[in-house]
Amino acid sequence: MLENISSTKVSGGWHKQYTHQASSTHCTMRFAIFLPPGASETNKVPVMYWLSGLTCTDENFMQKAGAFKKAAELGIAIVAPDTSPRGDTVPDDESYDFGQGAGFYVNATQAPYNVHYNMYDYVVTELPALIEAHFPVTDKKAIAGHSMGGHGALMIALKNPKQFVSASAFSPIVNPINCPWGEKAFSHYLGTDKAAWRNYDSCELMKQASPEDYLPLRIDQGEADNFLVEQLKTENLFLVVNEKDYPAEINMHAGYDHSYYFISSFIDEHLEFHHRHL
Ligand SMILES: CC(=O)Oc1ccc2c(C)cc(=O)oc2c1
Repeated sequence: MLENISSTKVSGGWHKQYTHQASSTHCTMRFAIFLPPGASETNKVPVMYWLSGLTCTDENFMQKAGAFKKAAELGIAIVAPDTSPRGDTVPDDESYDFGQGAGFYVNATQAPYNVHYNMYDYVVTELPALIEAHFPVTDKKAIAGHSMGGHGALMIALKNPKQFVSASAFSPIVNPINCPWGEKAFSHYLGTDKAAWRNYDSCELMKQASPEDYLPLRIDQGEADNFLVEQLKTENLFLVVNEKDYPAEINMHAGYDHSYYFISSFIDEHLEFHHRHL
């Protein structure tokens, strides 16, 4: 059962927030949706799913990205889920890069995380089914995200190339099995067997992709991003893209950092990229 908790008119459309009891994460989840002007049962619109990064909720992108005007113009709905299960019964951690706010979009296999931390199933299956049942949207979907959410968007698109028409990412963690954020989260959520980690790693998934499963990707990365070298490792994906001749555009930007100032500078281009495929 969906509970509407806010409705705000913006750019001629509507920004709304909802909570619902999720069966994949066994807790109350919150998401936000932007519906462009004119979206109705007789004029259904495609959806861009947005996955946010560490510490974020459904609110960061909606409040800071400045995406509504372009999404309204192009007739694209945007759905932004939370970044993890939440609540008093959900295991947490004091650090910013693990636990609540840091679900890494995987299905955890390790206790105590495996009850609630099933963000992969939530984003790939449960949320789209809910959105398509309750809102005036088509089943055409693109997926995008930032940092941990960029990892989520690329990884989910590479694993589900028929479900999404295109994927894009700002400052994504492209090779989580080889960076401190990913190693920490994956060892707790997935255990010590690194074979399980590879199933959620964009570089590894792209290496295994067949040309018939290729989908258009766009990545934007700031060169002044403090996390680029140690955590994001864009270069590792660039090597696989070239090796596989994968249709991925990787744009490096002098001077930009890891923040929403960067995202807001290029979000219109990402929406136009998805619009060409939706
Ligand atoms: C709103 C905002 O600034 O979000 C934000 C800040 C930092 C990070 C980092 C360091 C990693 C990440 O995955 O997401 C993220 C999001």
